[in-house]
Amino acid sequence: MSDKEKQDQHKKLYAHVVANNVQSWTNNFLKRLLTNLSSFDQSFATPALDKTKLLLQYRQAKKRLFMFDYDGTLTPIVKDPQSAIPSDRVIRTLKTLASDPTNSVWIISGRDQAFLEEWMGHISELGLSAEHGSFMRHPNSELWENLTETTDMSWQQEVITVFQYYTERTQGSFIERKKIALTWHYRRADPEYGLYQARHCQKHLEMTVAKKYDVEVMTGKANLEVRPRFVNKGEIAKRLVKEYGDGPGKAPEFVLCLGDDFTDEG
Ligand SMILES: O=P(O)(O)OC[C@H]1O[C@H](O[C@H]2O[C@H](CO)[C@@H](O)[C@H](O)[C@H]2O)[C@H](O)[C@@H](O)[C@@H]1O
Repeated sequence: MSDKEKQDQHKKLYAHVVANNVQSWTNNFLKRLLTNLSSFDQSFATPALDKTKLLLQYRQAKKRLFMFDYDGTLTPIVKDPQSAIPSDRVIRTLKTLASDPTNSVWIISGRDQAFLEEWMGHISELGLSAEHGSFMRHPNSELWENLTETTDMSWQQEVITVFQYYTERTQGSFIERKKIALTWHYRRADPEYGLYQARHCQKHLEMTVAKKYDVEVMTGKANLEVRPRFVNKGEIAKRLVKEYGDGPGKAPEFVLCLGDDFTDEG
């Protein structure tokens, strides 16, 4: 970084520090502390999966549907999104699972088509859904269905402008442009300042772009993502349950969904 860039960054950070007095910094700190403490309440924690029961039900079922999230579920969370690649063990397990004709295995991810194709595309029996439900590729097919084909995308430029504003003011943050969904990452920024900026950015988007267009601003793992509201992982899950079900209103005998994020709750 050049001296000029260092000076500019320092100016911005200094302006942020002096923008509040001691009382307001203390209040913010206490508020965050109390929020964190209350989030340790385990009363809503997801119960551990009963593996024996799972195996029994798996063996008894004649038709099974699996829906897996990618980041944080099939790969651990890492600093650089491009480095989140599946291990050999994960690939082997997915291959084995998907090669059983009684199983339908889908990866439903926020990732774009190119990334999913690169790391999962060679397992032809897998179904893929990219960009939070914007695209679908069925097992044994190379064709992607675009579920947003007729949607107005003018919101994207407005989101990019807002994301750029925060990127310039948040050292280490960057924008990931996908075909439909847009993501602002702050994992490489100072954690507290990144979160602080993300909250402001989210409010900014909700007060502007999200009022004008039917889009949703989602908070992910050290990121903010924007996509059309009508495409989401839940809608894909509903479609698949219907598609692989045993007739009208009847889900497959065995359905297993695995995810690690709010966006996976659909
Ligand atoms: O729906 P997912 O498959 O879970 O994808 C959600 C987003 O994941 C990626 O970002 C997250 O993972 C990165 C790699 O571990 C991490 O660096 C980043 O902080 C996380 O937010 C991905 O880059 C996004 O496009 C996905 O939407």
